[in-house]
Amino acid sequence: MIQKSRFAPSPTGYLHLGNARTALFAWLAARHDGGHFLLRIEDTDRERSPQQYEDALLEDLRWLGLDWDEGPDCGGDFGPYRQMERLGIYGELYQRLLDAHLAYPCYCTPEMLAAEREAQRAAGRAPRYSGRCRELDAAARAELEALGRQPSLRFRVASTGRLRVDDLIWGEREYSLEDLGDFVIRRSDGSPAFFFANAVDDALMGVDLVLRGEDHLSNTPRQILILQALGMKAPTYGHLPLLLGSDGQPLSKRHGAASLRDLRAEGFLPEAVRNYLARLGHHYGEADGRLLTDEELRREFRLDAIGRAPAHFDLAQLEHWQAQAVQSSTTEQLAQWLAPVLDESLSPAERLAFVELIRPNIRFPAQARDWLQRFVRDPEPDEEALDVLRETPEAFWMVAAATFEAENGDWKDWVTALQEASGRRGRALFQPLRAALTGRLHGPELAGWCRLLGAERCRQRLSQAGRRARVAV
Ligand SMILES: Nc1ncnc2c1ncn2[C@@H]1O[C@H](COP(=O)(O)OP(=O)(O)OP(=O)(O)O)[C@@H](O)[C@H]1O
Repeated sequence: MIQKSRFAPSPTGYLHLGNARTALFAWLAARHDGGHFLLRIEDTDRERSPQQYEDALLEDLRWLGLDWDEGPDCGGDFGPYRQMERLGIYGELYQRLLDAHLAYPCYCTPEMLAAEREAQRAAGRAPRYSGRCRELDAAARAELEALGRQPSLRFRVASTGRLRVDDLIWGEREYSLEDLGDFVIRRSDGSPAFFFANAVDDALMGVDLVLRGEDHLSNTPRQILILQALGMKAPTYGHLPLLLGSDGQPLSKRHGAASLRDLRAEGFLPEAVRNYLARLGHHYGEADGRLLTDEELRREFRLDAIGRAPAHFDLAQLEHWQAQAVQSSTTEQLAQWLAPVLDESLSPAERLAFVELIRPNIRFPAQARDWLQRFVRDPEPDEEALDVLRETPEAFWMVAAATFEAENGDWKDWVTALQEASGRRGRALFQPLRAALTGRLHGPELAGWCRLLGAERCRQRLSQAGRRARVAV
């Protein structure tokens, strides 16, 4: 049973689908078991963490349908939930490690470290910290500080031994401690390093499941060593395969991956995005083929159904779920989603009827806008429709107008009468009508379109088609 899982993003850009998938899985895992979900902001990269990104992050997660029991906006028993507000907590822990000789100040400059790594690489060895500052005595430290060197703090890793790490997705892995080398837990500017703040915060906040991207897999042994040194309980870790873009590279904020808010601006529905993401590397078994409700996504989510293969972003799949989401929305939900593009000229009742009418023909608001324009104004026929209109003789339009009047614009009666009078049926009958009434050859159901359009506008469009035929002759 999962008690608490979390999402811990850095507010360094807008959330992309990779981040969102990781957040969603962590949320589904918690909610599947009725557990808590927390949101922690890892803002230790001060220069890249303006407030605007934190605000956007919360808004985007909410839009996706996630909620949290603890977080920077709602507080909680284990706060604060922004890491830069937790420096006092980290300070005490650093001191404990220093007192226990499990950490030491390191005065090496970035240039010295780079040269060290280069030499190791040239000698065919894996780069790791040489341990130069490991055994400095007080006098040596004072000398370096007198030179103005600001030390970082390094965690002391035993030079022999092995560490076994169990991962929910990757199984058990073993690491040689010697290969890890001593690593930085506080940067020379005083800010906490990711390894440290991330690990201790999970433990202090009572997180028992950490689901995160595979990019953090190699961080886990270091984080477990820190927790062991502090006598803290390590959570269960699971590293999700990364979501890759069309270039085969992992989506990343730094590389400007399409953001959740871009998709939202295009009109993607959160249900569609949720259904798409929830299936990236996770199987829902028999229910895989249909759009699942929020409740079903949670109920059917299984940690052991997460695969190891990297997932590739596939727009066609996302659009497939979008179409499904549009089909299963209620009329009111659709009307609300389309509100920004629906014209003021439609009454509230017409709006509902109109969205129902165009539902099978739209996946995005831009398509609804196009149908609305074809509805409220005389539609400009597209190429295909124009061809059909050019090929249809004026006589047909005269009969169409006459039968329309005779049958009082009643769709069924009109079509029957027109069939008889013109000798046309099927496509030969409906294509010109569709072209005249909508300006396209494919689209919403014509009977409903005509009913909503009203007799007067139908009449105008038929006579406009007749005029066009006359000019074409
Ligand atoms: N392409 C991806 N696919 C799946 N998960 C990802 C991907 N990129 C990042 N994540 C995960 O999203 C979570 C939040 O990560 P973070 O905020 O550091 O984002 P990021 O995209 O890696 O940002 P940056 O580009 O600034 O490093 C982490 O668990 C991380 O592993």
